[in-house]
Amino acid sequence: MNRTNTGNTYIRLLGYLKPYWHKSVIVLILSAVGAYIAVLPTQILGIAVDEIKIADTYVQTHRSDETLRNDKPYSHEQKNPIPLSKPMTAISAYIHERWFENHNQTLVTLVFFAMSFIILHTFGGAVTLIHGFITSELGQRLIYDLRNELYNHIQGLPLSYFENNKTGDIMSRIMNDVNSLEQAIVGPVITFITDMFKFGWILYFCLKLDWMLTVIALFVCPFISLCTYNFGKRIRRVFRSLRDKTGELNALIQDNISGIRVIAGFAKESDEMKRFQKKNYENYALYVRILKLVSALRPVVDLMTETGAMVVICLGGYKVLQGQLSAGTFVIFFPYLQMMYGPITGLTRFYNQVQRAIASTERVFEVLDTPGDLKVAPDAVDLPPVLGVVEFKRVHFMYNNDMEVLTNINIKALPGQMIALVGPSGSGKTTLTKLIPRFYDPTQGDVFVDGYNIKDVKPHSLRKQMAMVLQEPFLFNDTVKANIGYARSDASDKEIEEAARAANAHDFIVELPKGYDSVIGERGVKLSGGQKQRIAIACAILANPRILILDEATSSVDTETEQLIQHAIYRLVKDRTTFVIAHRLSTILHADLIIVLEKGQIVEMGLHHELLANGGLYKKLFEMQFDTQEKIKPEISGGETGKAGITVSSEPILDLNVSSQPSKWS
Ligand SMILES: Nc1ncnc2c1ncn2[C@@H]1O[C@H](COP(=O)(O)OP(=O)(O)OP(=O)(O)O)[C@@H](O)[C@H]1O
Repeated sequence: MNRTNTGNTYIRLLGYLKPYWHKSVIVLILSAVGAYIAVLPTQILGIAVDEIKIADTYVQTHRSDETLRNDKPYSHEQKNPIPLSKPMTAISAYIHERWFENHNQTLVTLVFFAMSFIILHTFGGAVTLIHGFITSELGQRLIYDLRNELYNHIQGLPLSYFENNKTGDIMSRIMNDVNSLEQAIVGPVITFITDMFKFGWILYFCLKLDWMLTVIALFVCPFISLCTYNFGKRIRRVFRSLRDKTGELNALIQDNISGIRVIAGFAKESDEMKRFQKKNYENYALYVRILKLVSALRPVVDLMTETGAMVVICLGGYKVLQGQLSAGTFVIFFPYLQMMYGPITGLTRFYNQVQRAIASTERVFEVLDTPGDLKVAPDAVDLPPVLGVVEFKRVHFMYNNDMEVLTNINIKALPGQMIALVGPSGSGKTTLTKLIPRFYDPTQGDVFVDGYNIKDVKPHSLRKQMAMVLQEPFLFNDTVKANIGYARSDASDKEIEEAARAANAHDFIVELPKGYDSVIGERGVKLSGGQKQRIAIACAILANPRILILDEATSSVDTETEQLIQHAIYRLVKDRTTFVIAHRLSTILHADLIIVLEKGQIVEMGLHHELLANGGLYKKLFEMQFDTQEKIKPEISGGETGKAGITVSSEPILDLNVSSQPSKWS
């Protein structure tokens, strides 16, 4: 985004008020009315001064109480009378004649003015109140809409976005930046509009009273604007850096809190504290810079407005002495000028707040302008219920146009088949499976499901027909029931329990403090690795997909748990087309097809015994696992199995573990 394009960013932001244009119009009308009411009391003050002055002069010349009581000693024949004086004096004269004829007219007039003062303030207060309610609601609405749009957009962003951006920073954009739009845009805009109305009314009245004095008083305005503009530019630049730094700080906090066990485990608390302090200091330093800029601006602007006021006092006073201006006009002219400078200095404040908000808005729009997930053809169709044929045709793939991670992949899986992906670490097994639900598109070639090119179908209809069980299942901080039922929100309790039974999870679930209603903590922290895996398997069983992607867990579990998981997996994969990323070759001996990958290329393909007979990479990997197993067995178990909580499987696996974990529920 072009960062200098403040206007466009601002107009785009104001576009969010479009659906609420009727409320916006009401706000505008109320602003105009409120501003008008706000400038009237000053005029009443001026008229009162003139009234007293005239009455005083009259008393000085006539010295007669009787005359004072009954005569009408007023003269309002000024060249430029105070605009409100005519209607006000007319009304007060009417009140005097009608109801208080025996009372002093000046006193009646003053009491009437005082009452008007209170009525105007009360009425103005009511307008401000309604105005405030509507604007607050509008502001919150803008936040609500923008945050919804942002979150919705983020959900559709490509995986690469989340791989290249920090979670804490993304969260900071959704929460802090969107929030600051309300604080720095909606409020200031409304204040600005009201100020502008006020400015307009006062300018109108002042020009009517004495145009020359008004023009002279306004000579400082261009200087104020210029000064404000220059400071604003600098403030905005620093604010943008501050927002970015706040995002980084958030990301650091998020990362450290998630990895708190690793930090504690490696005793890195003081190093992390130093890292945190450094980032925190950067935030602090930027904030101080902003405060300095804002503080420096204020006195400069004040000096200019005071200069204007000084000129008005001298020139206005001179005019009063010359009889060109009434004392009442001089009295209201001065506060009016102050009120006129108010919106101009308010403009400074407004400008600064807007600069701040623009920095946040840019960060929000940056996310909104990131192109969405996948290019979905306008004529994309819903994928009908599939049998489960998955075919890769001449597929090549690279992340970030960097280096090819998959080269010329050709595979065909028939319904119900189990395809095992084998190969050294980094050979491209996981990447290959990511292309089936279209998390990424191949850079060349195509993937087909039941003959449909997956680029031609709606991603949602494709993904609905598959499930993934990951190496480290991600569970939500919710109940066991909600986690199993995540794939199917319409699942009944009975179906959830059946799925849990099929996944060999039911027995441990009922032993939890609240059974299926137990909350399992963030990422399922209150469950053991084996338990989490079985919850994930239950979820996949409940989803009942035709196509399954299984990233076999590498984390160690005890023999008994492993048996439970294996049985659950057998039930899960039955009759489904399954791609299994195999880390333990023992588990895929009966796969329908074993694909051996090396540096992104298929180097071997076939059944277990065929590949062993080939004597290629598969055989090497198989023997390596078996050999390692044989070697480490006596080393850690002292020649015995199951000693001191360490169990070794009779299968040729690499994983060994401490058998039972302490309860995390206590
Ligand atoms: N999001 C990513 N962005 C850039 N490169 C990636 C990304 N994910 C994986 N890679 C690279 O792609 C290559 C293949 O990775 P992949 O995860 O598919 O391997 P794997 O065979 O599943 O490995 P493992 O058995 O260790 O899980 C690796 O070189 C890896 O560094």
